[in-house]
Amino acid sequence: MTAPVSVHNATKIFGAFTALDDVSLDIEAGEFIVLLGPSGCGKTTLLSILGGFQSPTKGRVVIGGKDMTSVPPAKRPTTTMFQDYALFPHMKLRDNVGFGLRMRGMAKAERDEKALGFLDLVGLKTSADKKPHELSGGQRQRVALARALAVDPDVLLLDEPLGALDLKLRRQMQDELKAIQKRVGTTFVHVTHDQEEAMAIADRIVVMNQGRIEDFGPPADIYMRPRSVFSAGFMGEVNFIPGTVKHRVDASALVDTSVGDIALPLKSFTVGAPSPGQKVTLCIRPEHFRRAGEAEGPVVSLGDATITGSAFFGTHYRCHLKPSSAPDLSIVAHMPQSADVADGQILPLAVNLADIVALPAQSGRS
Ligand SMILES: Nc1ncnc2c1ncn2[C@@H]1O[C@H](COP(=O)(O)OP(=O)(O)OP(=O)(O)O)[C@@H](O)[C@H]1O
Repeated sequence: MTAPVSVHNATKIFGAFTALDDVSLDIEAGEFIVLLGPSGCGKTTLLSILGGFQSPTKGRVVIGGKDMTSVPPAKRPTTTMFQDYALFPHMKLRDNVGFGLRMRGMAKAERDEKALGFLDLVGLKTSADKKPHELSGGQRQRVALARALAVDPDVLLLDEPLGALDLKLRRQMQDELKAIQKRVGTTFVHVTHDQEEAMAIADRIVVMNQGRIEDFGPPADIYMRPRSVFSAGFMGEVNFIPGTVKHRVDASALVDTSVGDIALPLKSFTVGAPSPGQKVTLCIRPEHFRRAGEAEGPVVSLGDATITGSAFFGTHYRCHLKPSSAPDLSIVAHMPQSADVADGQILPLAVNLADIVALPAQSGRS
């Protein structure tokens, strides 16, 4: 089963501290949603409010079209899978997975068949008679997932479920989690502070900061067209160039920056139309810089820049550069494996206009 989820103006206050600040969110049935943000931004508080473990101070939670704001966890169509997913050590896997069904009074033969089906889903059917201590960390995690899905929730809430796994296993489990979610079609809401994990698994990512939603959309949209300075900086490396809007001409706006005036199309401004005098922050990803002359399409020249350091990353060099016109600005740019990136080398830097995003300078809170 699966269900849509809506949060309407949820606020959570602990004493004098606002952990969630007027959060609204609409999740479609069957979506894989990731709540992403730094420690303390309110991800777990929001998940707990969805699961019924905490009540919002203000606001409402609607699941499957029904108001669940005051409904206790056991009566909600949700299951929560915590990072510490403690399996019962003395029980075989089939009994661990069938435990929730037993609690609901399902007869042994039926629950055993269902448990085996879910063990099959996570690739562990042949281990049904093993006990948790005979499994690897990743396998135990898969049993916990099978156990959570066996009770057939409409919405599965996952609180950093991969947090305890080492990096390699974590990446592997991300792929598996995504594949299993697509197979079962249950709405998943998954908490992480790992940006790569969010990009690997989410249909849509909710970027949170200081109790508020900064951005919400598919991974590529958030990466390519962030809606706040915080979101741009949290979703991978980015260069920020401060500027001031001089004036608008037809479908573009002229922005005064330390690397020269840049005429940006209005669609580069992801949050509303720019106005003269407005302070903006231009965001450019390191992989979007080019050597002038090598860029295609409408291009902005940023003048010469001197390489002050570089490191080889297999697919590219990651270089630090200082523009001649703005020695106080430090730029990180990726250059191809074939590039000459010796320290002191001068590069004529350029960037495609389409790869610049302009945001109101005050939109980010760090
Ligand atoms: N019961 C509580 N009493 C007081 N403050 C709380 C309580 N629960 C959470 N907080 C505070 O609310 C803020 C948000 O906490 P929350 O656990 O939602 O953050 P998070 O984004 O999940 O962080 P992490 O990634 O570290 O788990 C934190 O500053 C936390 O200290």
